[in-house]
Amino acid sequence: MKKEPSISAEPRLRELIPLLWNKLGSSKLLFSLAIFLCLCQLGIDMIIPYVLELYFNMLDAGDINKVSGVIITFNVVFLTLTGLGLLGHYLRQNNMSILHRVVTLDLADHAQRLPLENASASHSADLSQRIMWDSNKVTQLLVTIFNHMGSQILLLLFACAYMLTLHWQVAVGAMILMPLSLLGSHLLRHRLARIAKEVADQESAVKQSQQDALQNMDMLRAYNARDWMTERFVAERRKLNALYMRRMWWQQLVHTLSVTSALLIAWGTILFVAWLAVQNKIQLGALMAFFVLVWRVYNPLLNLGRLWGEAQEAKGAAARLATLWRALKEPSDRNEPNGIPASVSEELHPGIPILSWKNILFQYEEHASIQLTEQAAPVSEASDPAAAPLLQQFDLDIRQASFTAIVGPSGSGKSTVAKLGAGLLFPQRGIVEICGSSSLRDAEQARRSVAYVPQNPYLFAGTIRDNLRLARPGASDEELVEAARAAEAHAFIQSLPDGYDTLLSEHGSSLSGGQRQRLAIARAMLADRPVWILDEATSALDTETERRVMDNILKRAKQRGSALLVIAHRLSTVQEADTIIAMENGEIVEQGTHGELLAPESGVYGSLWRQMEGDRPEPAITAS
Ligand SMILES: Nc1ncnc2c1ncn2[C@@H]1O[C@H](COP(=O)(O)OP(=O)(O)OP(=O)(O)O)[C@@H](O)[C@H]1O
Repeated sequence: MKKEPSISAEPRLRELIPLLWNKLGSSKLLFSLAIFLCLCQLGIDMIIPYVLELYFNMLDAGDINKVSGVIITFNVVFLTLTGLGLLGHYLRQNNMSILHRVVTLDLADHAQRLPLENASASHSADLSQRIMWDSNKVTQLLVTIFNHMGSQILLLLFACAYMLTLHWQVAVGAMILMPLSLLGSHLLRHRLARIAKEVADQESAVKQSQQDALQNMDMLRAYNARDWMTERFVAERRKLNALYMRRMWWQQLVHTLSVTSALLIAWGTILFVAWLAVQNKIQLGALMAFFVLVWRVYNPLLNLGRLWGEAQEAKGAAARLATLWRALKEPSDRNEPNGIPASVSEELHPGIPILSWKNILFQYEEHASIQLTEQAAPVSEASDPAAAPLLQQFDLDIRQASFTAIVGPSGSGKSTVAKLGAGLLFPQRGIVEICGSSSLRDAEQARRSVAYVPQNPYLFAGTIRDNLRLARPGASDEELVEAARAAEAHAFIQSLPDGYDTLLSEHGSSLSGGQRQRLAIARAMLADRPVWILDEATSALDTETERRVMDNILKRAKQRGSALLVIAHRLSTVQEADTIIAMENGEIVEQGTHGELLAPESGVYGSLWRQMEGDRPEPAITAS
């Protein structure tokens, strides 16, 4: 699996700024123009002391006639700059929205391409916090640096230059002392970034517990566990409040340091300039200009300290984004710059298996998550039996137009084999070939040949029609109905008030488990792919409906020459399979037809069958 581009785990500003700048794409020019126009406010701030100096010097010299001209010119310039500034703010905000959208889509796409094992080990609320909120904080960094800090630095420079023209000794003295006001935020920058990350992590933990409570209301009520959930939530929330307080104290410390040093510089300058005026060493106009300019120096110094602190805090959110950006993606040719897309062999040689697991070694990562993906150690054939991989040297071939079933006790690895075959999990060693295409080469490409139906299929909030079309957006209404009929779903869909346009709630919770499963099967029918993998896909159906659905699936698979792999709880469902595979502890222990496997007295399949039939109960072995 390929690693994403170079961004360090704790990104620095000099890394983040070019990264965000590049993501602006063709909007770079417009963003630069926006920042330039936002500087109009700076023009207004600088014109005021100049006009004051001019005005007072004219009054001092008794030049009353020229005063009205100066005032009119000032008003025209003021209004023009204000208008241009407004336009700049609009453009800047617009570009920031575009940048945020680009970054959000990029992160969402990355999250979609995470290996399933890692993605499902991370809480969805945490991923969504990174994608939506942390990205917002990070994209605002461009505005903080270029616009806010940029304008404050320019204001400071102009004010200093102006002061130099008025009295260079005073200006130089003030400039020497200025860095003092940034000292606090600079010295505390690492702590600010660390606290910001802790706050974002904890905000995510609070959201996770909130989401768990909202998504599992039935369980919480059924077990009167609302207090248990509330306690968990309150504990997380307390931690967050404590962090907010800690952040506030550090921010306050930075602010106090900036304010004190900036005030000392400002008042020191005022007092010194007043003394110069009393000594008649500067003119009245220069004195007035100085009084205004001192605040043009004070405010930027104060703001720069605060903004520098904010930029450090954005680094905390950036560290969380970097974790996602750096996480390994599923194998894909598109991840390789010069990758040649792996093609699905449309005309597979009849002798070649359509789906094969070759010498597979597979183990679930112990602490799979996006954080740990990079450090994950490769699985070895460990000598410690407790750490032994789930699948070792697993081999299986499935031929075109065949019906294969996998049975075995719970936890024997059936679903893992199915997910490997569907290109959803990836072996640490060996190859899974789907229609001649390796899932390790390009998972998405390999998956195009598989229609996979899990036991608990997900239905999206939306209409039934949309949920079915997800498998084939271009399918006609007739094809939709045909697939629904084959999945025994048409009748119940029609009985709903809006038929195929009925709106489903989140997770499809307004339907029964069996109805959800039939919609998932209809979806797979519509996808109509060369390989079908059904992982206990009919477990919630009554025996009669299950029989009819399986008959329809078999008929369709035969017509199209598709291979069918079925994992079933009820062995009667797979009785007619060409090959039945019995698994135990990640190994194939038996393989044959129903008749062949039933014969041995002590066989796994025979035991399961007899247990199901009620001939000879064997509590030691339970069918999944
Ligand atoms: N996402 C996962 N992370 C870690 N371990 C897992 C994960 N999924 C499954 N396992 C473990 O892998 C082993 C095999 O699980 P698998 O779901 O493949 O078994 P199964 O035969 O399909 O079981 P069942 O019939 O109960 O569905 C089990 O010990 C299970 O705990």
